[in-house]
Amino acid sequence: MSGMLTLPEAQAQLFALAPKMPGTHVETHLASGRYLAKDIAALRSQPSADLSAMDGYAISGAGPWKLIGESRAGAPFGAAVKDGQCIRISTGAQMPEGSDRVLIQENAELAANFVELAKGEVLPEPARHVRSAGFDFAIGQVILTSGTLMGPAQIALALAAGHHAILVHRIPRIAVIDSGDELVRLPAKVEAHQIPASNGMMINAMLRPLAGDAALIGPVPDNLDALAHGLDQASDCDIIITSGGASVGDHDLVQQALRNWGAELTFWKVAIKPGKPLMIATRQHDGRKTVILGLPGNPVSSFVTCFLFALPLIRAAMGNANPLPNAQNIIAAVDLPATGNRREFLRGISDGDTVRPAAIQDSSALMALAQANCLIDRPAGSPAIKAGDRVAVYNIDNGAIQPI
Ligand SMILES: Nc1nc2c(c(=O)[nH]1)N[C@H]1C(S)=C(S)[C@@H](COP(=O)(O)OP(=O)(O)OC[C@H]3O[C@@H](n4cnc5c(N)ncnc54)[C@H](O)[C@@H]3O)O[C@H]1N2
Ligand code: MOO
Repeated sequence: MSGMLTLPEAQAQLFALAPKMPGTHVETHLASGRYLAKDIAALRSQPSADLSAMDGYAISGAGPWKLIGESRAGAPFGAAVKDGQCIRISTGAQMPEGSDRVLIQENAELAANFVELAKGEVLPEPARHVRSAGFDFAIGQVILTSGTLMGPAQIALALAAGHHAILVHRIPRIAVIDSGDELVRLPAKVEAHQIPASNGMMINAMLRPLAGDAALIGPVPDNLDALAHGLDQASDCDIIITSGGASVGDHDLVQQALRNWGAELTFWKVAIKPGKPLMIATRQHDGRKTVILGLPGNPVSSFVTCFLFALPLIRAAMGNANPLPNAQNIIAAVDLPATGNRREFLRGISDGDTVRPAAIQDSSALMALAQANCLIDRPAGSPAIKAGDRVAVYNIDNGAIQPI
């Protein structure tokens, strides 16, 4: 494959460089999308006492039962219930001492301050409708392990376990640099020989739900001084993503600019289509390690390499142990041609059961990319396949942000 790494080889080399972000405390309710930097143990038990799971009566003995009080959620009865007695109890309220079961109100008759079983009902068995103390989690128990992605349920669990703040990995500082003489920042002010710089904003939109906004630098013209200046502006970043200038043309200067800047090239060129001229480099400077991803400038190549490299790198840096996106196998709606020596990621349109490739597969075609909702993964050297065969696809209709 003439100097090209395979995709798994290239991803493995990149992950070996992933700058693992240190832990930082955040308020638990703000931790959505962050990965835990250490295990969390419960500071309290849930429930902290035996609670009723239903509205009814906490009873003692065989009945009928004299109604002697009430336990509401947040306002326990505060005394013992003796044989032949009961109290009114609500869902989530503390069970009183002396009662181990709840008779739900639908199965009870209340008359003259006495409760009895409704016609045809039998005495509830012990522990019926009672949530015992600590059954969800007990004090000291590890409830969430390091590396867990915090979502709504995990936030609720950590709060319920008594944690106002939790330790998560810091978000990496990221800069995105557009490079190319033809690029213009303001889309309305474009001459015939120019194009709007759309890649940087696209990449930012892809990584934003993971890591917030990146610093957007450029567009930087195709000369080494301008590139050096652009890189200097990003020198406090953990990750720098460039787009454009990655290939072999006379004006493709990113690789040289990186060397001049003191970065060391890890690899250049991956056997994927689109995205072949991807380069990865690192720079150690002032005690800081920066990983640089040089994405190819064709917009679809930038998108695909951001999806396959930049987003997984960011997830890994933030503490995700499985940072790669997940594929699913679905049925090809049409025949697909054989592939060459590069693994192909076709822009696909899927209805969930079947998938067809977008009509235009050129790596500059933004219309086709915007119409696609998945990437069809066709391994290098695959024979042609028939409609009805299965293919692996990666969902991108959520902006390619989360592994699915
Ligand atoms: N002789 C060869 N030529 C090319 C090869 C090759 O192997 N031999 N590889 C091709 C492949 S594959 C790709 S992909 C491109 C990538 O080239 P670059 O990374 O150097 O990208 P540029 O030349 O700078 O730009 C390509 C294309 O994309 C547009 N572009 C660039 N940046 C942006 C941006 N920020 N926003 C929107 N559009 C952007 C640019 O105007 C060009 O049209 O090289 C092939 N050539
Ligand atoms: O690899 Mo390029 O990204 O085919 O267009």
